[in-house]
Amino acid sequence: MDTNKKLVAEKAVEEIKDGMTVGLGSGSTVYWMLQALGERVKDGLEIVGIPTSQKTEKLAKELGIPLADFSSVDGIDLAIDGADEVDPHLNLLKGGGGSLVREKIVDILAKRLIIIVDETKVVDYLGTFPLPVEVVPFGWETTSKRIAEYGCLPRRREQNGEAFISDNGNYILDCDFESIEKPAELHENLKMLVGVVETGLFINMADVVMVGHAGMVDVLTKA
Ligand SMILES: O=C[C@H](O)[C@H](O)[C@H](O)COP(=O)(O)O
Repeated sequence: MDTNKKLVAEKAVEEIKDGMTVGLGSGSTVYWMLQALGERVKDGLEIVGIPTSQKTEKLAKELGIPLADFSSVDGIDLAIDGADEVDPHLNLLKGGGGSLVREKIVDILAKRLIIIVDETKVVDYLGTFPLPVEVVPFGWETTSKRIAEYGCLPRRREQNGEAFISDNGNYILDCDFESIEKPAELHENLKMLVGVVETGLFINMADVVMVGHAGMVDVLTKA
């Protein structure tokens, strides 16, 4: 399975050119993207990266990928990120690793967003993968009940028997909807709830989705 992740990651890195400011996504597919980008940087490619998580920041530094101070960049030329699910309209469900807020802040600024996935992530409807929603810890039980009114079963994410804490110091609620028929509407409704920081629904953001399968890469673009 990692063969397809590596393949698609390497294909996406071909899109990075000298002088670019590049949004660096998060996750196990992005891990391979960083490895390939690290090699190109060693060979002389001149770029700066904006990481979307502490994990990505750490790995990028280890690989010698120069990072920019986010507050000092004018814009992002290209972002490359993973996803947990992709629908036929290229809407995304993200946040399986808990990095959805920083990812959305960086990805939305990018002039071009390329998503890299293997074929297991391509679905007809989002929602089989529980939707991650980042919430403020204060009053999270109340926020969770209000989210549940939209037809899901939210569970607070745990790690090693404790609440998982995002890079922003918040909780993640994994919300089991089974199938999300109107992702844009659901995202807007959830965002209206006080206590909700962000949802893992990335609507109309991806320009290109590269899908690795059976040793090949399919390139899906917005219709
Ligand atoms: O929070 C994590 C991110 O949204 C990841 O990009 C997403 O979970 C996909 O990760 P992976 O490539 O490991 O499946």
